[in-house]
Amino acid sequence: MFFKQLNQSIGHALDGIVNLIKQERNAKIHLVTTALVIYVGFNMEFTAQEWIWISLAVACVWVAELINTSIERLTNLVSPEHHPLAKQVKDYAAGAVLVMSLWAIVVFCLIAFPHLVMWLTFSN
Ligand SMILES: Nc1ncnc2c1ncn2[C@@H]1O[C@H](COP(=O)(O)OP(=O)(O)OP(=O)(O)O)[C@@H](O)[C@H]1O
Repeated sequence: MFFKQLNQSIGHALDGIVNLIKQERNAKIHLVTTALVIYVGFNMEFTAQEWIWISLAVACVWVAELINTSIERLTNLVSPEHHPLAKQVKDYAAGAVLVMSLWAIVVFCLIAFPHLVMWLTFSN
Protein backbone atom coordinates (compact mmCIF):
# COMPACT_ATOMS: atom_id res chain seq x y z
CA MET A 1 0.00 0.00 0.00
CA PHE A 2 2.74 2.46 1.07
CA PHE A 3 4.94 1.54 -1.90
CA LYS A 4 1.97 1.78 -4.33
CA GLN A 5 1.24 5.34 -3.11
CA LEU A 6 4.94 6.25 -3.25
CA ASN A 7 5.12 4.84 -6.78
CA GLN A 8 2.07 6.94 -7.81
CA SER A 9 3.54 10.11 -6.29
CA ILE A 10 6.85 9.60 -8.09
CA GLY A 11 4.90 8.90 -11.31
CA HIS A 12 2.99 12.21 -11.01
CA ALA A 13 6.23 14.09 -10.30
CA LEU A 14 7.92 12.51 -13.32
CA ASP A 15 4.83 13.39 -15.45
CA GLY A 16 5.35 17.00 -14.40
CA ILE A 17 9.01 17.00 -15.43
CA VAL A 18 8.31 15.25 -18.77
CA ASN A 19 5.44 17.66 -19.57
CA LEU A 20 7.63 20.63 -18.67
CA ILE A 21 10.28 19.46 -21.15
CA LYS A 22 7.64 18.78 -23.84
CA GLN A 23 5.76 22.07 -23.44
CA GLU A 24 8.31 24.70 -22.38
CA ARG A 25 11.02 25.99 -24.73
CA ASN A 26 13.12 27.13 -21.74
CA ALA A 27 13.04 23.61 -20.28
CA LYS A 28 14.45 22.25 -23.55
CA ILE A 29 17.26 24.82 -23.26
CA HIS A 30 17.84 23.70 -19.62
CA LEU A 31 17.97 20.07 -20.77
CA VAL A 32 20.60 20.77 -23.45
CA THR A 33 22.58 22.98 -21.03
CA THR A 34 22.44 20.30 -18.30
CA ALA A 35 23.76 17.67 -20.75
CA LEU A 36 26.57 20.04 -21.86
CA VAL A 37 27.56 20.85 -18.27
CA ILE A 38 27.73 17.13 -17.40
CA TYR A 39 29.78 16.45 -20.55
CA VAL A 40 32.23 19.30 -19.76
CA GLY A 41 32.40 18.22 -16.11
CA PHE A 42 33.43 14.66 -16.99
CA ASN A 43 35.95 15.88 -19.57
CA MET A 44 37.51 18.39 -17.16
CA GLU A 45 37.41 15.81 -14.35
CA PHE A 46 35.55 17.93 -11.80
CA THR A 47 36.19 16.88 -8.19
CA ALA A 48 33.42 15.53 -5.92
CA GLN A 49 33.16 18.92 -4.20
CA GLU A 50 32.84 20.69 -7.57
CA TRP A 51 30.12 18.23 -8.63
CA ILE A 52 28.20 19.06 -5.45
CA TRP A 53 28.12 22.78 -6.42
CA ILE A 54 27.39 22.07 -10.09
CA SER A 55 24.59 19.62 -9.31
CA LEU A 56 23.10 22.06 -6.77
CA ALA A 57 23.15 24.89 -9.33
CA VAL A 58 21.62 22.71 -12.05
CA ALA A 59 18.92 21.39 -9.69
CA CYS A 60 18.09 24.94 -8.52
CA VAL A 61 17.49 26.09 -12.11
CA TRP A 62 15.21 23.09 -12.77
CA VAL A 63 13.28 23.68 -9.53
CA ALA A 64 12.90 27.39 -10.35
CA GLU A 65 11.61 26.55 -13.86
CA LEU A 66 9.14 23.97 -12.49
CA ILE A 67 7.79 26.46 -9.93
CA ASN A 68 7.71 29.28 -12.52
CA THR A 69 5.73 27.14 -14.96
CA SER A 70 3.27 26.00 -12.29
CA ILE A 71 2.75 29.64 -11.25
CA GLU A 72 2.20 30.58 -14.93
CA ARG A 73 -0.39 27.82 -15.36
CA LEU A 74 -2.18 28.73 -12.13
CA THR A 75 -2.22 32.41 -13.13
CA ASN A 76 -3.71 31.49 -16.52
CA LEU A 77 -6.40 29.50 -14.70
CA VAL A 78 -7.24 32.20 -12.16
CA SER A 79 -6.82 35.20 -14.46
CA PRO A 80 -7.25 34.30 -18.14
CA GLU A 81 -7.83 38.01 -18.86
CA HIS A 82 -4.97 40.50 -18.71
CA HIS A 83 -4.59 41.93 -15.21
CA PRO A 84 -1.79 44.03 -13.68
CA LEU A 85 -1.50 41.61 -10.72
CA ALA A 86 -1.28 38.59 -13.05
CA LYS A 87 1.55 40.38 -14.84
CA GLN A 88 3.37 40.99 -11.55
CA VAL A 89 2.94 37.36 -10.44
CA LYS A 90 4.35 36.03 -13.73
CA ASP A 91 7.17 38.58 -13.85
CA TYR A 92 8.27 37.76 -10.26
CA ALA A 93 8.31 34.05 -11.06
CA ALA A 94 10.28 34.66 -14.27
CA GLY A 95 12.67 36.85 -12.24
CA ALA A 96 13.29 33.93 -9.87
CA VAL A 97 14.35 31.74 -12.82
CA LEU A 98 16.64 34.50 -14.09
CA VAL A 99 18.33 34.92 -10.68
CA MET A 100 18.88 31.16 -10.36
CA SER A 101 20.17 30.89 -13.93
CA LEU A 102 22.67 33.74 -13.44
CA TRP A 103 23.90 32.15 -10.19
CA ALA A 104 24.28 28.78 -11.95
CA ILE A 105 26.36 30.45 -14.70
CA VAL A 106 28.59 32.08 -12.05
CA VAL A 107 29.08 28.72 -10.26
CA PHE A 108 29.92 26.98 -13.54
CA CYS A 109 32.43 29.70 -14.58
CA LEU A 110 34.12 29.73 -11.15
CA ILE A 111 34.57 25.95 -11.33
CA ALA A 112 35.32 25.49 -15.03
CA PHE A 113 37.69 28.45 -15.49
CA PRO A 114 40.62 27.07 -13.40
CA HIS A 115 40.25 23.69 -15.17
CA LEU A 116 40.35 25.47 -18.53
CA VAL A 117 43.49 27.41 -17.54
CA MET A 118 45.19 24.16 -16.38
CA TRP A 119 44.17 22.41 -19.59
CA LEU A 120 45.48 25.29 -21.77
CA THR A 121 48.73 25.45 -19.74
CA PHE A 122 49.49 21.73 -19.98
CA SER A 123 48.33 21.25 -23.56
CA ASN A 124 51.04 23.66 -24.78
N1 LIG B 1 -2.97 37.45 -17.57
C1 LIG B 1 -1.97 38.33 -17.76
N2 LIG B 1 -2.13 39.61 -17.36
C2 LIG B 1 -1.13 40.53 -17.53
N3 LIG B 1 0.07 40.26 -18.08
C3 LIG B 1 0.30 39.00 -18.49
C4 LIG B 1 -0.71 37.97 -18.37
N4 LIG B 1 -0.19 36.83 -18.87
C5 LIG B 1 1.05 37.13 -19.26
N5 LIG B 1 1.36 38.41 -19.05
C6 LIG B 1 2.65 39.08 -19.35
O1 LIG B 1 3.25 38.45 -20.46
C7 LIG B 1 4.48 37.84 -20.06
C8 LIG B 1 4.61 36.50 -20.77
O2 LIG B 1 3.66 35.63 -20.21
P1 LIG B 1 3.56 34.11 -20.61
O3 LIG B 1 2.42 33.50 -19.88
O4 LIG B 1 3.56 33.97 -22.08
O5 LIG B 1 4.84 33.53 -20.00
P2 LIG B 1 6.25 33.38 -20.74
O6 LIG B 1 7.10 34.55 -20.35
O7 LIG B 1 6.03 33.03 -22.16
O8 LIG B 1 6.79 32.15 -19.97
P3 LIG B 1 7.90 31.15 -20.47
O9 LIG B 1 8.74 31.86 -21.50
O10 LIG B 1 8.62 30.83 -19.19
O11 LIG B 1 7.08 30.02 -21.01
C9 LIG B 1 4.42 37.73 -18.54
O12 LIG B 1 5.71 37.73 -17.94
C10 LIG B 1 3.62 38.96 -18.18
O13 LIG B 1 4.46 40.10 -18.17
